Amino acid sequence: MRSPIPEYMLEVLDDCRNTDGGTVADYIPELARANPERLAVAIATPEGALYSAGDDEVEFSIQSISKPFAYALALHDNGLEAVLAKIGVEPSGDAFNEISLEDETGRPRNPMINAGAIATHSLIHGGNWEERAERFRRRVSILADRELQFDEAVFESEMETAHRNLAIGYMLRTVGILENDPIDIVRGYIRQCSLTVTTRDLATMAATLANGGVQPQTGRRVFDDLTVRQVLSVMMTCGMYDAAGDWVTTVGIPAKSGVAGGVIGVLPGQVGIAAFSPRLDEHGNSTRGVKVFERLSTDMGMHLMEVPPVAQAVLRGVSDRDGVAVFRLQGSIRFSGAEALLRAIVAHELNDDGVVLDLSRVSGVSDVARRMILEAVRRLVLHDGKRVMLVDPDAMLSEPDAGEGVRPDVHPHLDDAIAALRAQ
Ligand SMILES: NC(=O)CC[C@H](N)C(=O)O
Repeated sequence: MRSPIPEYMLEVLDDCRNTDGGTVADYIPELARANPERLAVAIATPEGALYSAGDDEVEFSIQSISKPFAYALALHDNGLEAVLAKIGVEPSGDAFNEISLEDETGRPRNPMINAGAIATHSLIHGGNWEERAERFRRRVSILADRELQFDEAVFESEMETAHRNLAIGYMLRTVGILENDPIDIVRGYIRQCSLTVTTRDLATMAATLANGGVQPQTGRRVFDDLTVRQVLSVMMTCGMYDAAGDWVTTVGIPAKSGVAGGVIGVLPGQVGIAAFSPRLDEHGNSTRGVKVFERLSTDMGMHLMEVPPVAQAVLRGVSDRDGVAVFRLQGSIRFSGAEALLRAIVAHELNDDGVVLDLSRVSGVSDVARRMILEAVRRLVLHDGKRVMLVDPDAMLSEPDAGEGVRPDVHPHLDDAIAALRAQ
């Protein structure tokens, strides 16, 4: 069978090609030369699959899409507290190149606007602009699983017209957010923005964020969970600048755009998506890129605020097997799933003195769910005098210790657990 996904993606591109409006960025002379008709989309999964269509191998500069990755690297290099001391996390509602700082703290409002991104760049470890940019290039190349290069022409070109970013740099130096030469830091930031990527690279990088910081194809951990959570949070609230509210309501996933026409989106746990089309709207976001995302979000039900009820799906069934109450669970158990289990146990007439919790179809148990399940075991044993066994072939509740000496036996199969209970 041929996968229908590539055809679907071509269809999405064809639909979005008619969206007119917008112009290529021209404040960086080299970007003004881009072909405005280029259009591409790519989708990458945490399992390592990658689908793409259109001009998916055309290279362009990453521009502001570098910001979330530079922020991740700054967090990695300095820790959250040190980064928060210099850069806020409040959406500004301002344009990306606004010359502004928070009133009370004097920090740039967030790492997605230029002021915050220039401060972020200064926090990447390295002795000068070249070393910081190189450290960034190497790290992002691991995410893309390919050696990425800087576009020298784009870099030189932006440096020639960098007056506004230099103004931002000097402002940050005046208030002490930058501690070193602002020209050196702005130069490094602009070099970071000139890194060359394809739409496929961007989807792969986005998939690493969707996968909690582990590169899907190589299995290599690049950023830790909390770093990724922080990055995705600021992408969600600030990634699309002054269009952030519009984006969150219509598309509903963390995203970041760049003035060369790229856009990435991350649906945590599910996919990384990238689109590319150089024409920009008044916010500096790709006009057709935004359309592609709107279409994908609707078709694929990607909006993060649209989540199917998870609790019912976790409890597969409750039954009585020859005097043993069996609670069968499945899927990924988090708070609501564990709560559904507790409620089922409470409601069940536990006449039998044997209870089995069957986790053989469970794929994951969050911390809070683990604590809730073990507390149920403890109460069943100590308060209600029941004998409890677990069926947990994949050790989802590895080394279950319910406290006060209660350690339920674990069996690989339901039949074994029932037989063991009856033998007692
Ligand atoms: N929105 C963007 O992509 C802006 C990046 C660009 N290098 C700038 O600083 O102006």
